[in-house]
Amino acid sequence: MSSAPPVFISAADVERLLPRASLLLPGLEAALSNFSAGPAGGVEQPLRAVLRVRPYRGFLGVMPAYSAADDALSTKLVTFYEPRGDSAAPSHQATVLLFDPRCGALRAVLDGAVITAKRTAAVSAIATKLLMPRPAAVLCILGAGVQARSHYEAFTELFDFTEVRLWNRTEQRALQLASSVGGAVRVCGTVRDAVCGADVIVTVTMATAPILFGEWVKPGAHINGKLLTETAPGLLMENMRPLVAGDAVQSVGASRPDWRELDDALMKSSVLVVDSREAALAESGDVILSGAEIFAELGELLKGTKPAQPEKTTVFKSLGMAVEDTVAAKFVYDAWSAGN
Ligand SMILES: NC(=O)C1=CN([C@@H]2O[C@H](COP(=O)(O)OP(=O)(O)OC[C@H]3O[C@@H](n4cnc5c(N)ncnc54)[C@H](OP(=O)(O)O)[C@@H]3O)[C@@H](O)[C@H]2O)C=CC1
Ligand SMILES: O=C([O-])C1=[NH+]CCC1
Repeated sequence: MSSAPPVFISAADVERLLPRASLLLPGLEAALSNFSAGPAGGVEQPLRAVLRVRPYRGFLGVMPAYSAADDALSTKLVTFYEPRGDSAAPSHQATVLLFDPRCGALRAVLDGAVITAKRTAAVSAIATKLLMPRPAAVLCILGAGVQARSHYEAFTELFDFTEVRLWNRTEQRALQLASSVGGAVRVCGTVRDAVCGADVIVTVTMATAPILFGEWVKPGAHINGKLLTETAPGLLMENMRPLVAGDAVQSVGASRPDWRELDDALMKSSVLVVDSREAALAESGDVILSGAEIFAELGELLKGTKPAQPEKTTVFKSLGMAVEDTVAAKFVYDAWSAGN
């Protein structure tokens, strides 16, 4: 085994070697399944350590994982800071260290920002594929930052939505994102307008209190596009509040135990799928504070040990898993090695 020094793979090179999130789908689907298979799946991934940088309202996450199926060992270091008007730095910054699992030697240091953006969108797409209603016409994205862009790119590549809506706290940023993506996007002035009748809703904000409310869904009902078109308009107006939330909600933000994106009503009335039960019960304010029952891990749906139930209103609560970074870093490193 050589003791060659580690290579550095910059953000630009990661972008070049991993141009589309969809390239990660096979590797991520396998890793999610293996993770949810327990020890037999060969994924070693402790709950991430999150260190608080209290004076600056920031956090440092340490995310190690080993995947036997990929024979890949990595750790990501990710900082995420609550928005502050006086800082031009990105809210999330990350580096992935990739090791040779056979001897522990450091092989590569990779910029982690692009990896984080793309692997997160790819995992949301995997969940959406399983959980969205059929047909699904309207995609709604709440947020206009890095993850909003990567989710827009992945979802419009992978699905056939006829309409994309975007809402952001600062409307100007939503307009900027909409005008830069090259496809038709309708910027909405309120969350209510944006989610009304949407089939898939992606929440990608740094909100710490709920922005999406279950009161916008007919109480006790599983409402989806199919039901809407099959229901007489009069009945619809009579029986439900005027708004219909999407059937498949991808909640990507709110990764602290006291942060929220979704309210209790939505959490409790939906079929709740998470990436990791252990992480959701330790880190997700939406899960912990609502007391909502977790139905399944995404890996269990992929393995078929739990049914996906796309006919119901579903929430996929994504917190981000280290093994996703392992898969993505290995993909990028292998592509780099093949070309160098
Ligand atoms: N599950 C996972 O695997 C991962 C999850 N994440 C999470 O995804 C979320 C988005 O990350 P990213 O796109 O990188 O962040 P950005 O900083 O790029 O974007 C943040 C977005 O959140 C909005 N926002 C900030 N505060 C609030 C608030 N109080 N209410 C409503 N909207 C708000 C911002 O709006 P404005 O323009 O008005 O400031 C902006 O649209 C974060 O919560 C992050 O932690 C990130 C990586 C991985
Ligand atoms: O998985 C990840 O990288 C993160 N999840 C929340 C903040 C960063």
